[in-house]
Amino acid sequence: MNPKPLPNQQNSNVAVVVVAAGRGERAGQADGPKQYRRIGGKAVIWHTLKAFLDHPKVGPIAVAIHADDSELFASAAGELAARVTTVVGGATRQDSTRFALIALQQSRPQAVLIHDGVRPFISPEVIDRAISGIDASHGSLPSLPVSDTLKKEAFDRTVAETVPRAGLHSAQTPQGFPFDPIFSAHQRAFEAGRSDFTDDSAIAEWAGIPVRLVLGSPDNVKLTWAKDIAMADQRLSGQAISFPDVRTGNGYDVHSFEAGDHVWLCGVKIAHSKKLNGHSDADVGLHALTDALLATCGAGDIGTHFPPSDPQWKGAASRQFVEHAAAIVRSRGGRIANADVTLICEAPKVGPHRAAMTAELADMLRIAPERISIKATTNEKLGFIGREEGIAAIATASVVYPGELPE
Ligand SMILES: Nc1ccn([C@@H]2O[C@H](COP(=O)(O)OP(=O)(O)OP(=O)(O)O)[C@@H](O)[C@H]2O)c(=O)n1
Ligand SMILES: C[C@](O)(CO)[C@H](O)COP(=O)(O)O
Repeated sequence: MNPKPLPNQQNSNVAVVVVAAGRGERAGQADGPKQYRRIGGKAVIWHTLKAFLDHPKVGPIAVAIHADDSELFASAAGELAARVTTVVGGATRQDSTRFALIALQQSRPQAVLIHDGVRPFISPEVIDRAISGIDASHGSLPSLPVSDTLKKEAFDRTVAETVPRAGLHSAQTPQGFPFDPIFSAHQRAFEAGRSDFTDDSAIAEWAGIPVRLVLGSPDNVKLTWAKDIAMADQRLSGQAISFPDVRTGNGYDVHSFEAGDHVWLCGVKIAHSKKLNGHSDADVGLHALTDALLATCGAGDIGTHFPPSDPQWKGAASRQFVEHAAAIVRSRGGRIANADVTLICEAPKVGPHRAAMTAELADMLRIAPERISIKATTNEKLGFIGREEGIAAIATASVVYPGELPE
């Protein structure tokens, strides 16, 4: 009986398995499995299939897809769908590969390339190298020498040892094999109850099929995480990947109490049994925030701009310090992203004034109230704050400056 030809069978003895039946849990599934997400206007799997269908040495292609994904696949592969055979994949990558090999068996290919559907940047050169590494007794493995220093982890998350990286390679796909030996190795692994192989060269190793290392490519990344998909999209859309110049500054201030009947906190006058001692209105929250803003552009601190020795700041409203710092930030092209102030005091209670403080800060910084955070904590009666001798404040501000983060 003549073997039934597969739809895309050409005069090639090199068949291809594309495994695409995974769920992509690490990438997050809110937008569907990662192989169907769009990069550069087409689905990931479309790019992968196109690379193999365009390669002159490639013959029949079997794609393992999930049982639930027939429609997704048809829509993602578009016009390419008719040029490949689909099979229902299994619970593991290993099972999906085996099912696709079973489907290809009828074409009697001499060799097979086994590729992850989620490596869409596979190049003709790597496919060529994978094919050229295969012969009747050897498989081929596109790989890259490991370039990071490798550390083995101890039980307590410390470094147990540094692992010599000489001779270590990271494995890519397509991995190439003579068809019959790898098909039989997969069947034997299944019969032996082995389902723990993460790639096909590991099955070859287990079955005693030698595998040649051939050069992979740094571009041939596996889309594993959501950020891999975003970067793949940017790469294909011709957008430069930008790293915005976001800078964070912090500020700290403390003022002691003296006799009085109110305090100023974050621009709000609050009746209290004492007042804060200071050259200005002693608004400790605004002083900390002024320092945080200045810190985002290395513009010194509040004392640099408003020396306590200068009589013009006697009794001044601290609002103008914040507005001055915000103006410096803006003069350097900065856009304030958010400001966060924590007041540390036993009294007065901050909660009833939080909304008014938020509105004041939003007005001073000219940003939306949801970009302001006012928090308060006591000091658990400890230290000078606990003894109600003063109030401290910590502030953080984030500012986006023009241009990109320098290398
Ligand atoms: N049962 C499975 C599991 C994985 N794969 C495929 O194997 C390739 C590499 O696997 P991986 O990146 O681990 O994909 P997922 O299993 O989908 O990802 P995750 O582990 O994050 O769920 C992918 O193309 C994936 O679709 C498969 O065909 N069948
Ligand atoms: C086959 C593989 O791509 C080789 O690097 C990889 O092992 C498959 O992905 P997984 O993340 O290990 O499931």
